[in-house]
Amino acid sequence: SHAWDYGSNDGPEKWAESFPIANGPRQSPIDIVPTQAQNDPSLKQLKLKYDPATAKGILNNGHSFQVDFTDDDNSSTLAGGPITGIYRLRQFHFHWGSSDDKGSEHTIAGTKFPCELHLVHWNTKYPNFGEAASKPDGLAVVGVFLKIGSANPRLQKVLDALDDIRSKGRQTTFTNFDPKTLLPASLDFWTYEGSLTTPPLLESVTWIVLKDPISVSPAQMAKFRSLLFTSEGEAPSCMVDNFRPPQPLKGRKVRASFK
Ligand SMILES: CN[C@@H]1CN(c2cccc(OC)c2)S(=O)(=O)c2sc(S(N)(=O)=O)cc21
Ligand SMILES: [Zn+2]
Repeated sequence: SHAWDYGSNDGPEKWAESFPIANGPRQSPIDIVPTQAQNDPSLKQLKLKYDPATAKGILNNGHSFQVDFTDDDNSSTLAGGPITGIYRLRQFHFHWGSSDDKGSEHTIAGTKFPCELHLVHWNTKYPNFGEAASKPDGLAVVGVFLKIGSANPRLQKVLDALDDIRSKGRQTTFTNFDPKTLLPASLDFWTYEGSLTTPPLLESVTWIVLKDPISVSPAQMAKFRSLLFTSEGEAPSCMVDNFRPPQPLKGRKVRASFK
């Protein structure tokens, strides 16, 4: 099977062996260079409508942890911004480092953040997530940087659930949570056409990366790093550095929603 990880043997430098699209024309993440982004006044405002009741569970999938949402109706959706139509929220997850000087997938003019949040949405013009994930306009992921500062109370409910999903395959119920509370005050964003940042690396993602970060404290970062890549009974391996490095732009334009 296509086992992959972030280690030295099956890590990002090796993914192309099982997933040749790793060297494709629209891979993610990328380094965003603000001075080279083009302001596009035609970009609409982002419209995020999330119903806390759609939060379902929280799972350690062995690469990150994700909070899953019921996506059988349009209760939690994304519209506007660079996308046309309505995309449904499927899950959110994070990428982080072993220390505060790295961890994000996107970088801003080479600057790495300690953590990055991804909210994954799929285009309702397709019948389901799996179908959408293979289409060039199938997915839209909102990326939010986390910056070291004061403790972020909005993160606490998620972090408190991590004790129950320490090892790979563990999951627990996670309800009544509004992911909108994890967003910064400003919804200014950069956008470009890219891919999943993990295998299968499908080139189906419209990326919407928010300019402003939210805060996270060092103690809260330690909670992320308390998770394990490994299942119970295996030699424990700390879940850290689960980020793919920036990929070649290959002529793509990054647009900005702001001046
Ligand atoms: C492990 N990969 C994550 C889970 N997913 C997944 C699982 C199975 C199949 C599949 O493609 C058909 C995708 S996902 O689509 O929810 C995403 S999006 C994403 S990121 N970092 O680009 O935002 C990582 C993952
Ligand atoms: Zn991600």
